[in-house]
Amino acid sequence: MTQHDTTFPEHFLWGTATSAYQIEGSPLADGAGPSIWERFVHTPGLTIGGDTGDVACDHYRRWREDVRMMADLGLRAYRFSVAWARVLPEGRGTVNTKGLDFYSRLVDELLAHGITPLTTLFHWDLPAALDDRGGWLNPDIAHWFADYADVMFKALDGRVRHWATLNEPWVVTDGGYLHGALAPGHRSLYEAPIATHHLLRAHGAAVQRYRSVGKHQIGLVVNLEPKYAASDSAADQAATRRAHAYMNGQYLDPVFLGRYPEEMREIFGAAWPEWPAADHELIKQKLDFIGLNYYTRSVTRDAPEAWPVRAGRVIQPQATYTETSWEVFPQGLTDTLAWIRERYANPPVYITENGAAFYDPPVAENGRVADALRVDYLRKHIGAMHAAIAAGSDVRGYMAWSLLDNFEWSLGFAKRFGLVHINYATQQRTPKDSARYYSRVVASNGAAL
Ligand SMILES: CO[C@H](O)c1c[n+]2c([nH]1)[C@H](O)[C@@H](O)[C@H](O)[C@H]2CO
Repeated sequence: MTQHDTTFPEHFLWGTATSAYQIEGSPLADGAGPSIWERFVHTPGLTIGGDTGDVACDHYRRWREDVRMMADLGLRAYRFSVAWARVLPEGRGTVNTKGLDFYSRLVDELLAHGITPLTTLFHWDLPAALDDRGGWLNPDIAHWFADYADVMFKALDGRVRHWATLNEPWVVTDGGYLHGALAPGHRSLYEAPIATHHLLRAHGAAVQRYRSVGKHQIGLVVNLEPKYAASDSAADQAATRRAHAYMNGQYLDPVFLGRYPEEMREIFGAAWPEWPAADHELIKQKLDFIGLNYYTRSVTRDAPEAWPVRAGRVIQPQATYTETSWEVFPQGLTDTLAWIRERYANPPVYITENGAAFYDPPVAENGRVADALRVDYLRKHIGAMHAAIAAGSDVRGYMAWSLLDNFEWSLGFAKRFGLVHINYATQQRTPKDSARYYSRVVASNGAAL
């Protein structure tokens, strides 16, 4: 590949990503059990506008239409997650065949349209029945998760050839157990490290189970955010080191290196447990790929008030920011891919999420949604990914976040990330300019960047 040639390796996998609770709706249909998000959204005051995923994008009923739309856009892959409580309403025990059948039919429809499925087993919607038993704080969850994964592997492996165990354990722990902004809404310095460790043990147990029953690929999806020190001061440098360990090394180091970053004890103090060696052996299962979710970077300063990492983000006045207040910084994707390449011996990587929420203009009379900022965001980040590949990173695919505008967790429907606009009153789907642009990129394997 020459510097100006932006074509990607042959068989590069171009697609989009979603997650179950954010798009499906019908959370309790056909015997499904409630998840912690079902409980969270129906607790007054926990989501903006009281928004819920009760309907969302109604994908549980419109899935055929959505697959056809992906095919019409020329998309080659689709990353989706399985709602654990649809398949196992109690989180363990009896399988709900109607729930399992939904995903089996979805996979068959994708394959019939030449679209490769990438399946995430857990994208934050833990069965409420398991949370009642302690959820990610109960060590038993490692085998609960492995048993659930086993059901999915036996049902779909072969049709699904790219599995991810967890989506972003950092967000689950930081949002759900440390700061409390996300389900299950805990706020505890002592619970957070325990949740992290049990998430990673569950990941390891599922990968171990896959090696005994699966024949294809399995990985872990992490959100990585490169940290750049705001100054050369010792305080800012130390804060940047802590922030990097907390968000980036805390999950990949145990999986690839068999240990947590030393900064974790500095951050959590007495709340940071020592774990048995056997746990680290379980966590350190060989992976076939890393799923990287990249959105932004952080210029980082010392911030004693920012408990417990004591690191703060410095606003960049000249930069463009998204509707979720994330700086648009494509170079951070190149840098993050280089960090993975160098620290973990260049493992295969799929970009499993990359995208932005911008204020989109309404659907025009001619049916267009002129989301120029999102087109520019995609162009620059796909270019940044190409630069990393040219430098030697083994990137195998790119899933734009997201196929559809959808339920943005505690922010509800206020933030739109989709390449396709959703009119939530009518459920009409309208491909935005970014969808048309991305179709051209996919059709040309990146040449039309
Ligand atoms: C902290 O940003 C994370 O990398 C991140 C961003 N996002 C995510 N993780 C989640 O995987 C999605 O469910 C979100 O909808 C999406 C957009 O917010």
